[in-house]
Formats: sequence, structure tokens, C-alpha cells
Amino acid sequence: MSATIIDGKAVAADLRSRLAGEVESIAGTGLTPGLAVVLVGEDAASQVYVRNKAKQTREIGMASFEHRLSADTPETDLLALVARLNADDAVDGILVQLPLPDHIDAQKVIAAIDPDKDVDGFHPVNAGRLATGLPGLVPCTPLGCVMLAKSAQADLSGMEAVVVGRSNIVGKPVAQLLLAENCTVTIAHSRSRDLPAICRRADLLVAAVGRPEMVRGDWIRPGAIVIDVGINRVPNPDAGGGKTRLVGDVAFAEARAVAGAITPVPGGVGPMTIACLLQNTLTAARQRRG
Ligand SMILES: Nc1nc(=O)c2c([nH]1)NC[C@@H]1CN(c3ccc(C(=O)N[C@@H](CCC(=O)O)C(=O)O)cc3)C=[N+]21
Repeated sequence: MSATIIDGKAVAADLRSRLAGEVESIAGTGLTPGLAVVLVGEDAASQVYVRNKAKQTREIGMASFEHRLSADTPETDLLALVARLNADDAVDGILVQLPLPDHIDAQKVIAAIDPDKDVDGFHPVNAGRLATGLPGLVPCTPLGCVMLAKSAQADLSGMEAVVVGRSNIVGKPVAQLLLAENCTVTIAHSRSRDLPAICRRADLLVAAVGRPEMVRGDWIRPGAIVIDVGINRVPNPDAGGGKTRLVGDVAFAEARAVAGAITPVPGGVGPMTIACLLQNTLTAARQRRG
């Protein structure tokens, strides 16, 4: 038996077209949601994401503002830009691309963003809202993970969910969302005793560790839903010439033979992250402007 492949690209395209419709319907009221993306430095992969975000933002009818700062930008300059974006009425969402250069305190920058414009959902106020069940902005990748899981099985209630990874960006918030979906949630990590055995308990397994192909086929419960958050660039000797390929945190071919449904990399969680960012921008625009 081979797992159903959960098509993140298609689910994301679906969400974007729904968002485009909503953006169009509120355009009549004179409101154009706006997303500001700030990139510090020249990291090649980051540039690609920023370009994709800007393109997709415009495609669904929202305004996109890009701010590219050099890698040696002082922290005070970045904080000043955030303050300007906080005060700018055309800006509904602010995303400061992570990671930031070492001389900048990322927590300080995140804390400086107006929580109601924090479309990444990384501000402590939004983390607190999520943990206590208050309405707020929810991190994009976790939101995408839950949507993809629900595209495989609409009702997650009562499921045994195991999240591997405890980051503030993915592991912790995805666990909160799954708890809100009435899953029984375990957060495991690199120090967990007998990680394979913990994973084998999962009806729903979310892998967000950032280690290429760490989760093996025999870690997976037959029929489980597997959501692979990892995006790891690894050497691809087959292609020769120093080429690379993308792999997830799950050994896909092995896992596919055991799971009931699985997200691929690329084409799984990644595209959903961007679509959810656009959704958050629309949410922020609605909430902020009534
Ligand atoms: N403040 C902040 N928020 C972020 O959400 C954020 C960030 N910083 N820093 C960088 C990471 C990375 N990230 C990705 C989004 C989409 C894909 C994506 O769509 N990936 C494609 C493949 C793209 C490729 O070929 O490289 C896919 O998985 O199919 C990947 C990575 C958002 N991030």
C-alpha cells in the first residue's frame, strides 16, 4: 500500500484563489490589504522566498511593500523601520525575514512589531493569545500544517498527534493548534527517550526538527497522516556538478510505503506557509480596520 500524497501546492492555490475573491469583495470599500516584507542581508534562499511572497501577494490583489536592507544595517535602523511600518496605515502585515544577522537581536525586533500587524504570529502577545484560545495571528507554517492534515482527514478530534520539534516558530504553535482540534498531543524532540517509539504512537505525525530524513519508515504507524515541515537542501551526487536537492525531515520513500497520507517536499508545507501568510494579512486588515 502506498500513501496518498497530500498536494500542498494545490491546497495552497485553492486557498489563494479564495483569498483573491475576498480581497476583491472588500476592494469596493476602498480597502487594499498591504503586506510589508523586510529582508536584511543577501542570503540567496531568503531572496527567493521574499520574491515569491511579493509575487503571490500582488497576484491576489494585495499591496506588497519590500524593504531590503544591507547585512550590516544597525539594529536601531531596523527598529526604526519597524516603527515606521507600525505607524503606516497602508501596512496591515509586517514580516521581518528570519534569521537576522548576529548583531541584531531577533527577539527585540519581533517584540517591536505591532502584535495586530504581526502576520508571522511570532510576537509574545500572539503566542499568548494562541495558548489561551484568544483570537490573534497564528504562525503560518503551523496553520498550513493543520490545514493539510485536515485536507486528508476533516476531523482530527481524538487523534494521537506527535510533534517532533519544539521551536517557537513551528513545534510549540502547531501543538497548540492540534490541541485546539481536540488531538491528544505529545511534543517530542532530539532529547526525547526512544523517539522512534513515540513517533510510532502517532495517528498524526508532524516532523519539524530540521534534520534531513531523520524520521524513518519504521517510525511511522501504518496508515498515519505524516506532515513534513522540513525543507533541507542536501548535496545531490546523482546530478553531479555540486548540485543540491530538497528533502524533508522524513525519509519520504520509506514513509510513503507505510503512511496513510503524507506531504511531499517540495510541494507540501512550503507553499501553504506563504498562502497562510496572505490569509493572515487579510485577517489583520479586517481586524485592524473593522
Ligand atoms: N519571518 C519569517 N517568516 C517565515 O515564514 C520565514 C522566514 N522568516 N524565514 C525563512 C523561512 C522559510 N520559509 C519558506 C516559505 C515557503 C517555502 C516554499 O514554498 N518552499 C517550496 C520550495 C522552494 C524551493 O524550491 O526552494 C516548497 O516547499 O515547495 C519555503 C520556505 C518561510 N520562512
